[in-house]
Amino acid sequence: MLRPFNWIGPRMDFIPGIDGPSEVVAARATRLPIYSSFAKEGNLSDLFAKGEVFSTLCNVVGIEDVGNIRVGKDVHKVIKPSRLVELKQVFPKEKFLLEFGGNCINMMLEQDASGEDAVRGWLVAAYAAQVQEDRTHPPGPKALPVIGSLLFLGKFPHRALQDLAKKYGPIMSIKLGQVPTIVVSSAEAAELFLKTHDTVFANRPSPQVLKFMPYGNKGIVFAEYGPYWRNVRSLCTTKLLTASKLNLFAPLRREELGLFVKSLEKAAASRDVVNVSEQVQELLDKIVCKMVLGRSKDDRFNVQGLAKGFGQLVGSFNVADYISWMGIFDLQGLNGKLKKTIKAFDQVLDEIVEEYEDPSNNKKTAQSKYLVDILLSLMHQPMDHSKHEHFIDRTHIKAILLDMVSASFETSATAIEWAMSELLRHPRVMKKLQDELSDVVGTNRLVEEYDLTKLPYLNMVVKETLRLYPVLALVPRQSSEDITIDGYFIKEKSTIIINLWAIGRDPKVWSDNAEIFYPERFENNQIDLKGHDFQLIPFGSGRRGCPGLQLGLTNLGFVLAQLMHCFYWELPFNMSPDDLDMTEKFYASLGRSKPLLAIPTCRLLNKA
Ligand code: HEM
Repeated sequence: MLRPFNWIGPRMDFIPGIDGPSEVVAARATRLPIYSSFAKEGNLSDLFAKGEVFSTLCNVVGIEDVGNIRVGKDVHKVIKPSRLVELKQVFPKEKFLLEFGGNCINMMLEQDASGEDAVRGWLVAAYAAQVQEDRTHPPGPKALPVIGSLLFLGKFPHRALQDLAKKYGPIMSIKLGQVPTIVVSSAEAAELFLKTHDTVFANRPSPQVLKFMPYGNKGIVFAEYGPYWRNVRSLCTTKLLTASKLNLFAPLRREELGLFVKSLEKAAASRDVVNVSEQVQELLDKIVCKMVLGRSKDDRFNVQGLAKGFGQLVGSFNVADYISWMGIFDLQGLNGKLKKTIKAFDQVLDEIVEEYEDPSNNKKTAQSKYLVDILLSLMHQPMDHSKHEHFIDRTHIKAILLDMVSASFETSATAIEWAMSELLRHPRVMKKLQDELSDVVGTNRLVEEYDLTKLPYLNMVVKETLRLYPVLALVPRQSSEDITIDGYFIKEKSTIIINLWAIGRDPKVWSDNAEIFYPERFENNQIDLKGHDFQLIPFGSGRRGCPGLQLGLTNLGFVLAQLMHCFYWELPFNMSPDDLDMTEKFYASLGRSKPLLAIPTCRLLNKA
C-alpha cells in the first residue's frame, strides 16, 4: 500500500491556516504510510494545545524518506525518519517525540490499524497545523486577558523588554493590552526589520492623541507611509533641514550659547550649584523655538512652555493606546489636557501665520530666515512640483511646525545631561576631552561649530552617550502586510518596537563592559551614527530614520564641547562620582529621573 500521498480524507478547513485539502501537498511522502485515527474531532490546534491529539494511534510500517508539506506558501519537512525508526524499535508501544523542524510532537505508536490514506492525511495536516501555530508568533510571555502583558512593563519598559528578550530571543512577541507587538532587541534582527524589509515596517502605529490633533497626521512623524509622507518628508529634508539651512542658524546657536556661558560664569564666580538638566533644557528649547518659529518666549507667546506641555502629553503612557475602548473613559485625563494645549498652540501658530500674511508687517524680512518663514513662503504650492498634488495649506504648515518642535524638543538636551553625568562620573574621560579641546581650540577663545569635525574624542564621547542612553529608547513601527521574518510569521498591523536600549547594551556586541561608559571602544573602528551600523542606531534607520540627525548632533556636540571647554565641573555636597544617581525616567525621551546638579569653575581665563 505504498502510494504517493494524495489528499482524499475528510475536510480540513477547520484547521487555522489550511484552506482545504488542495492546500496540503506532501511532495515526497511516498514511503511513509502512517495509519492513525483520532479519538476526537475538533479544532486541531486546540487539540494540540490540550495534548489530545497525542492520543493518535498510528503504525509505522516502513520509512525511507521524509515528506515535504506545503501550507500556503511555506514548505515544511514532515518527519525525521531515522529518529522514528530508532524510537519505534526501542519503544514499540510508547509515546514518541517525533522531531519536526525543531518542534516535537508526542504520538502513541502501535502495531497496526486500519491503514487508510485518509487518516494519514490527518496526521500530516496535523503536523502542518502545529508548525503553522508555532511559526505564527515569535516566542514571548503568555498574555493575561484584556491587559495582555502590560503589567510586565512597569516603570522601565525598555529594561523589562530587554530582560524578557534574554529569555525569549531578539524577535519576541508580546501582547500589550489588545495590541499584538513584536519586540526587536538585537542588531541583526533590527537590520532585518529596518533594512532588509524596510518598506514593510515603514509605518508607525497611530497613538490615540492623534484623534485630538486638529491636523490629524498631516505632519511627518505619524503620517502613513505612502505618497503623502514621502512628499512631507522630502519637503523637510530638502527645504528645512539641509546642511546650508542649518548653517544659517549657526549665529543663533552661537549667540544663545554665549549668553548661557555668561550666566554660568556668574554661577562659577559665586560657587553656585547649577541645575544642569534644567538649564541645558531651557537653552535648547530656546534655540529650537527660535529656529523653527522665530520666537521662544515674549510678551504674547510662551511657545516654549506650550511646546513642553505638548511634548509631555504626547509622550505620556496612554492606556487607550493599548486597550482602545478605555479611550472613551479617559481615566488619565489626557484627552482634556491635550485638547486644551493643542487649542492654545493652534492659536499661537495662527497668529504667527497671520502676522506673516499681513502686508503691513515690516518685521517680515528680518524674520524670514526661520523655518516657519520658509514653510509659509511655500504656501499654496504643490509639495512635489513634478506631480502637482498635495498643495501646501495652512494646516500642513502648522502640522509640520508642531512636528519639528516636538521631535527636536528634549532630544539633544537629554543626551547632553547624560553625557555630563557620565563625564562627572569619569574624571579621566572629562580630563581627556578637556585636553583635546585645549589642544585643538586653545584656551583663548570659545569653541566654534567649525571646530566640531576636528574633535575625535568628543565624537567618541557623543557615540558612547547615545549608545548607553538612546533618547528614544523604544522606536515604534508597524507592519503593513503579513510577512515571515527569520522563520517567524508577523501579522499585518502588528506594532513593532525596536528596543534601542537593549541593542546598545548587548554584551554579545559590546563585550562584557557593555554597561560601562568607555568612549575608547570607538577608537579603532568606523562605526557611525548614520543608521548603517545596526549596533548603534540612536537615530533609527531606513526611510523613517531621523531627518534631524545633523541638527541634533550639532546641538549636542556644540553645547557639550562649550561646557567642557569653558568650565571644570564637580559634583556638589562632596558627593563622590560613584554616588551620583543614574536612574532614568521613561517618558517622551529617556531622561534622568533626578536633575543633574553640578558646580562649574571657569577654565578659560584669557578668552577674547
Ligand atoms: C539627539 C537628537 C535626536 C535623536 C536621538 C533623535 C532620534 C530619533 C529617532 C530614534 C527617530 C525614529 C527613527 C525611526 O523610526 O527609525 C526619530 C524620528 C524623527 N526625528 Fe529625531 N532625533 C533627534 C533630533 C531630532 C531633531 C532635532 C529633529 C527636527 C528638527 C528631529 C525630527 C525627527 C522627525 C520629524 C522624525 C520622524 C521621521 C519620520 O517618521 O519620517 N529629530 N528621531
